[in-house]
Amino acid sequence: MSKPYYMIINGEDVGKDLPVIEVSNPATEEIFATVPKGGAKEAVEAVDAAYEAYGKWSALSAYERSERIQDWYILIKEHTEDLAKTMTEEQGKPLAEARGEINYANGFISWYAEEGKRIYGEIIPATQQNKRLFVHKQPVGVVAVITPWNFPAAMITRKVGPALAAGCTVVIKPAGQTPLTAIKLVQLAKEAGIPSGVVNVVTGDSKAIGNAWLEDTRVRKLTFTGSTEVGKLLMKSAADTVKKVSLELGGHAPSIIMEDCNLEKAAESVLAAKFRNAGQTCVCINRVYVQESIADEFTELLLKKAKQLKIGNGLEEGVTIGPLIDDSAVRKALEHVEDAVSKGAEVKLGGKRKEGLFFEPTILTNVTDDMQCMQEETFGPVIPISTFKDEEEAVRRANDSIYGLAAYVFTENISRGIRITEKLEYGIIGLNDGLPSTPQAPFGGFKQSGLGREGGHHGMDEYLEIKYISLGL
Ligand SMILES: NC(=O)C1=CN([C@@H]2O[C@H](COP(=O)(O)OP(=O)(O)OC[C@H]3O[C@@H](n4cnc5c(N)ncnc54)[C@H](O)[C@@H]3O)[C@@H](O)[C@H]2O)C=CC1
Ligand SMILES: O=C(O)[C@H](O)CS(=O)(=O)O
Repeated sequence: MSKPYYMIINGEDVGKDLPVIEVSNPATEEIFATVPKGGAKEAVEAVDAAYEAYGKWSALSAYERSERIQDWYILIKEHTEDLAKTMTEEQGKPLAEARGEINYANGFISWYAEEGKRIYGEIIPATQQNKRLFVHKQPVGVVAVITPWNFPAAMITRKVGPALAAGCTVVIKPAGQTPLTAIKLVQLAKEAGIPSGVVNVVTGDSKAIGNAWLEDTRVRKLTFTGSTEVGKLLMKSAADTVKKVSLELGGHAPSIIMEDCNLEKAAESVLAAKFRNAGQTCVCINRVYVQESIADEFTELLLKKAKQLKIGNGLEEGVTIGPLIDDSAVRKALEHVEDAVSKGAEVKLGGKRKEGLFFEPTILTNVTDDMQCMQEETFGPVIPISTFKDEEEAVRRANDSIYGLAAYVFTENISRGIRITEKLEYGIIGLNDGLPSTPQAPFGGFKQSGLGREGGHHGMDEYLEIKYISLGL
């Protein structure tokens, strides 16, 4: 029996009379919930609500907004178990990872509840004695939020946290595969006393909803996380009304393993960075470059650790690798493995589709740069390992990508580590660290991995306009 969920617009459950979209559990492929198939009409109603709520919400002091946002933080914390279970059911990640994501997501809420109090202006010395020059930062207005399925909570709070703290109001369109976590988060915002219309969530036809928001001049900002392909489409549409945009797009992270690394730490970090969310993260390692002299030793150590991974339904205790999100994701991972093998790669572990949407944790060696997995984002549990001679070759090959989101370097020589990180064309770098993402630091990419930053004080600027006031005395 599928449980019905509804959109939340202006504090009300909306969509009971609409056709539904089914939500399935990727571990069992069973349909367990439905959401309304909303479209342009509901998208505009959400903007109506957000636009109407903007005046009062932006007029509150940062301290008054912070109290409401902190109440939201407390409710999310209290509901961690329910939110995590829902996330595992709709997205597939193991329960322990889902709990971790809820805590990570809530970290943006608490961090920005405080950061809103530090939106400082400036007084600039004037050239004339009879003038005073002021710089004032104000909220950008109504923000459209469009998010992917791989982090159903964090990708929302990483945007909505700073937006609300700045005084903006939001309309959210979560991914069709994972709408329930978003609906539950917005329900908790309502229970936290965040006024009706400040946070709205619409489910349904992505294109119709996105187009309605992009055409609406009342929407002053689009923040999007997802594929580079869709990001480019939305960026082009946003140009028609000159909306501010923040884009967190695809990645293709290289990892450089130098011979002077701490081998145990490097192998453990590569494993964590690759197999988190079954490799379905934009910052996961997509290419491993290991120095020739330690390649065999590193590969053996990685194999030993990877064999400990337990694949299964994320609700089961001890499972560390859940299913992929859908059949096309499994087919893409298989295609990358088959292409690599056809070009000379060796399968040291896994390499095959299991029942349903499960794919074996896979390690490939003897990999060359002409293979698909070394060019395209796999977005699955596949580690291709290629060897290099020296630092210059490793950096050159690591930078040879249209993407520039995350990169990883492992060396115990700090001068070498700093030298390499400064040459890498990536927005996020883990130096002896496989899990750099955190609410207090700026997250974002170079090149076709996106525009803007999320997290840290940089993430607040994305939701502010700068106003210059010249006062004649
Ligand atoms: N840089 C980053 O932080 C992240 C990047 N990604 C990238 O996103 C991809 C996986 O996530 P997906 O959800 O499959 O990406 P996607 O780009 O297909 O969808 C992302 C969101 O955009 C919506 N959407 C799709 N087409 C649209 C349109 N024409 N108009 C309006 N909305 C539209 C979807 O419904 C979903 O809510 C991978 O390429 C991954 O690398 C995913 C998460 C984080
Ligand atoms: O969508 C993603 O892949 C996330 O941005 C990765 S992280 O922020 O959880 O590291």
